[in-house]
Order: sequence, then structure tokens, then C-alpha cells
Amino acid sequence: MSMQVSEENEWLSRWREGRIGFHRDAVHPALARFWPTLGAPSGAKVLVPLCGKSLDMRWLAEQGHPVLGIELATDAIEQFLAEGDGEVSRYHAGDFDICRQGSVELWGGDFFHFHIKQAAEVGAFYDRGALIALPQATRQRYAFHLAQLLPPGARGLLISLTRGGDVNVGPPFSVPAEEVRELFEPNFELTHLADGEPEANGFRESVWALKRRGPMA
Ligand SMILES: C[S@@+](CC[C@H](N)C(=O)[O-])C[C@H]1O[C@@H](n2cnc3c(N)ncnc32)[C@H](O)[C@@H]1O
Repeated sequence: MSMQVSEENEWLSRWREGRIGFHRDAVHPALARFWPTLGAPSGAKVLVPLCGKSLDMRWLAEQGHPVLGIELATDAIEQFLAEGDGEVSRYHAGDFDICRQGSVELWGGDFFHFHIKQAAEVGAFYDRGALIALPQATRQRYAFHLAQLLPPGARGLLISLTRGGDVNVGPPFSVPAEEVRELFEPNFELTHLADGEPEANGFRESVWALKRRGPMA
């Protein structure tokens, strides 16, 4: 099942019109602080779902991790490539148009169409701005799909957002700690690492380390 056409169109128009307040001009401090503590093997390929044109992907690549970002909006992918250095190679696999620059591969298409066979080399993940971009019903599918793509033992960093008020309004959506646990605990060991300071928009970040559980005995 893919995402609703209206949701997809809304993301595409946001990118077309430059309504991308979620994009950061610097590497996320929680990534630099906590990634080294996760225990992700050096050289593990990092899956970055709903990646936008995040500079965090370049940081991960600089740490020696090949990166596999998945992003719906061609505009985001083209901007990422134009703002980077190096030749771009382009190819196609399944439902995806893929661009590679250095050790960053960007898969253009719907994350929910990304198949485990295409994730063969993935060994870690990074979610900033992915879970909280999705409405509640889709978040369940997201957590399940992500788990299917990761091998036992895979580590990941999740940066979620919470705020008071109507949790059904978004994106960004508020995803409180209880929901993070409910969504991921069936398939991951979770450690709550930190909470950010309250932001002007009422949101507060919460940072989590995840480890994909092994197969049940
Ligand atoms: C809130 S933004 C976060 C982007 C990035 N992670 C960051 O931190 O800047 C969410 C991104 O997910 C993309 N997106 C939304 N639904 C998607 C889907 N089903 N598959 C792939 N990308 C999707 C949007 O186009 C948007 O760029």
C-alpha cells in the first residue's frame, strides 16, 4: 500500500514552493553527539528514510558510512546533489530513480515501496524528521516497514518531537515517548538518550537509540 495521493502532493508542493522550514543548514547536534555512542559498526550502510536534502547524510558519509536516503521529492534530491560536490551517476531499480554522489545514494520514490531485497546491505538507520512527518496511522506502517528492512542487531538513532495540544495536527506531528515505545518496542530495544529544550514553536525533540531485536527463539 502506498501513501495517500494528497499527502504525496503536499510534500511535492512544499519542495516546489520552498516551504521547507524543517531543513537545517547544519548537521544536527544530536547526530554528532550520539551517533558515535550507538555502536553501529564502522562502514555500515545507513538507511535514511524520508531524507529530504539533509546535511546529516554528508556527515554520516564523512564518518565512513555509505548512506542510502529515500525521498519522494525529486526537487529535494536535485537540490542535495547541486549543493554537493562530485559527479552524479543515475540509474533505476524497481519503482525508484537512484542518484549517487560519492558514497551517498538517493532513492527517489515512496519509502513504503522500498523492498527488503533492495536493503540487502543496510546495517543501520537514522531518522530525523521521518516518523514525525507521518500521520498516526501511517506511523505504525512506518515502524513495521523499517523493522522489516533491518537485520537483527542493526542500530539506529531516532529524533522525535513532542508538544502539548492537538496531537493530530501536523506535520510535524507530536509523537510522545509512550507512542515511540509502542511503535518500536515489538521489534527494537529502545534507549531514551535525551530531550531537547522546548522550541519557539512549542515542540521539543527527544532522542532515542534503537537496536533491532534478533529473531525470536
Ligand atoms: C519533515 S521532512 C524531513 C526531511 C529530512 N529528514 C530532514 O531532516 O531534513 C520529511 C520528508 O519526507 C519526504 N516524504 C514524505 N513521505 C515520504 C514517503 N512516503 N517516501 C519518501 N519520502 C517521503 C518529504 O518529501 C520530506 O522531504
